[in-house]
Amino acid sequence: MPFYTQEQLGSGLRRNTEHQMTQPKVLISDKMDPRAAAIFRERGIQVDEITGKTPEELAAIIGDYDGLAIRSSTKATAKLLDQATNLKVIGRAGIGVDNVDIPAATARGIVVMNTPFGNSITTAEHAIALMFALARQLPEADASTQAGKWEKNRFMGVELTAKTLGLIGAGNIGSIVASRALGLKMKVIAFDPFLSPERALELGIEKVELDQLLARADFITLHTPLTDQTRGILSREALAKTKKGVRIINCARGGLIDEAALKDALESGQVAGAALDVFETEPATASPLFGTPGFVSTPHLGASTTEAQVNVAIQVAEQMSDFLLLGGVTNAINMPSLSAEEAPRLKPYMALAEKLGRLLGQVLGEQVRGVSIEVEGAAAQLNQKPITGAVLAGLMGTYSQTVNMVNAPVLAKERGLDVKEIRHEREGDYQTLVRVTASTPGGERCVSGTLFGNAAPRLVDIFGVAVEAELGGHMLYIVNNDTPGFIGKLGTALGQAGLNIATFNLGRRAAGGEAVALVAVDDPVPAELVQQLCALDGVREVVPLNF
Ligand SMILES: NC(=O)c1ccc[n+]([C@@H]2O[C@H](COP(=O)([O-])OP(=O)(O)OC[C@H]3O[C@@H](n4cnc5c(N)ncnc54)[C@H](O)[C@@H]3O)[C@@H](O)[C@H]2O)c1
Ligand SMILES: O=C(O)[C@H](O)COP(=O)(O)O
Repeated sequence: MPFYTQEQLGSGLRRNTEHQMTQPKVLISDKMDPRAAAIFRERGIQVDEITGKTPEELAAIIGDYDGLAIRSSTKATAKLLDQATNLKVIGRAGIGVDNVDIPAATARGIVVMNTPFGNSITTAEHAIALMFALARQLPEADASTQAGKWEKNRFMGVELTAKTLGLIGAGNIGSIVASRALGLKMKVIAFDPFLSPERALELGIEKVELDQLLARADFITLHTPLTDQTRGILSREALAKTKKGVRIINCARGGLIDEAALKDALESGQVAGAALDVFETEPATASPLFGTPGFVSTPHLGASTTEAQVNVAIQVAEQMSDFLLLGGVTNAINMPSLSAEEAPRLKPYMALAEKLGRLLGQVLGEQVRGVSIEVEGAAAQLNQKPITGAVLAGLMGTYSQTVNMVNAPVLAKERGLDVKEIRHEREGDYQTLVRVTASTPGGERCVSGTLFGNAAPRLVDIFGVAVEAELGGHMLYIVNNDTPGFIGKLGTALGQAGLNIATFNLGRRAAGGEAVALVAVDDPVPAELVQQLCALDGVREVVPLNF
């Protein structure tokens, strides 16, 4: 059974639960090593490989699939995702996810995962290869020689040894480039606001500001994602600040360099050479840079080695299968990780958490301004994020059809819901407990639940009244004065309405005080019956519940 059932998620990843239970279906829409499809099949997932489709053609078929495996060609836009009514996961066999509209995917409850390390060595090697290509004008020399020109005096190169390499971005790929460059006896400086001095020391590189890097580097190589902060980081102004005769390599993302300004800088000699693997518009079939002296290009080949493609294909297929079959979440961009080993242990907790959230949502409705989620005892040994996600999905699932574990934290933030997570390592009255406290204008209201036999969720406290109830199906939450004969009257009213009682759980604050009944019934409770029950003597509150 899949981990993210409708019941657990409150309605988000729900749309074709029937179908998912039988055999999930994945579409591979970009060229990928055949091992990806083989893994999906081995794991019992139906897979179609349909590449080279237009956005319209893709939109026409995407509704059939639970998973979409892509590289950088497929554009997972909001428009495409609107048609992806069954989609639960997008797997990027590679690093960059700028071809996926992450907020749109998150809003639709779709997990987006990538494979952050599978192609980093390969891409770093490509950057080094392009650095050599620029230093020795290899592409031009090759073309000239093969044209029979033998222009030995035309191609004077430069050595890399002792030159300064400026890294813009020193994450996974940048650090690998640094280690290779240090091996070539270059001096490596890096601009990366998130690089700690300790990490810089460990890498053997010098952390500098961007202007220092521009002024000092003989070679500049870019290794950042494309973000609002990095877009145009090598702008016309930045290029003007570079050391004259600098050589620039971009194996990261198009858009980091102002391409028109780069062409001018190449022509003026400010930049002696530039090698781009990535372009602002791809496929780049007609760049103004083409033909500019000192310009070298490759068609987004950074990750294109056999080794890297095998790595990312295997990894993405395993990750997506783990998610679709077991609920394991690895390398997700829009959701906390949850290993396939952890997933089964968390499953009953998430069911409990979702039900506690749903209970609060149904009883308190729009009064809830914030929630505090506490885990105690055995529950505190687990990854709390999925438990929090499940509470929020349950809570907001009472008024939203589209909320699920993936988008619940974002939706909660958008709605200004204050969410707190608290962990108590020590056991209290129960060996394991999840307590959810809602803050409302009228004060704090708290419900708690535990697991019987480590698997069966049970409510053990509702608003300070001890009960022991299984939450599920159709139920009634009734608050009444604790008076003799009330239960008989309640049973009679339900019986007269033709509603069969499945379970009956009682609790009270004090003898003769406020009493609580949680009654599970076999069918939905009609609104008229709720009115009728409200009119019974001593009744303070009646809320029909659905789980
Ligand atoms: N050409 C290709 O085929 C190819 C292959 C793989 C990856 N990539 C691209 O390479 C890039 C780097 O990948 P990675 O795996 O090293 O990513 P990463 O997340 O490990 O590293 C990115 C680094 O950029 C830094 N950074 C973020 N904002 C910055 C800013 N404003 N200024 C300077 N540094 C900043 C981060 O701190 C981080 O250290 C990504 O854009 C990825 O998509 C391209
Ligand atoms: O971000 C990446 O992993 C690279 O840009 C590789 O893209 P590709 O899978 O389309 O070659």
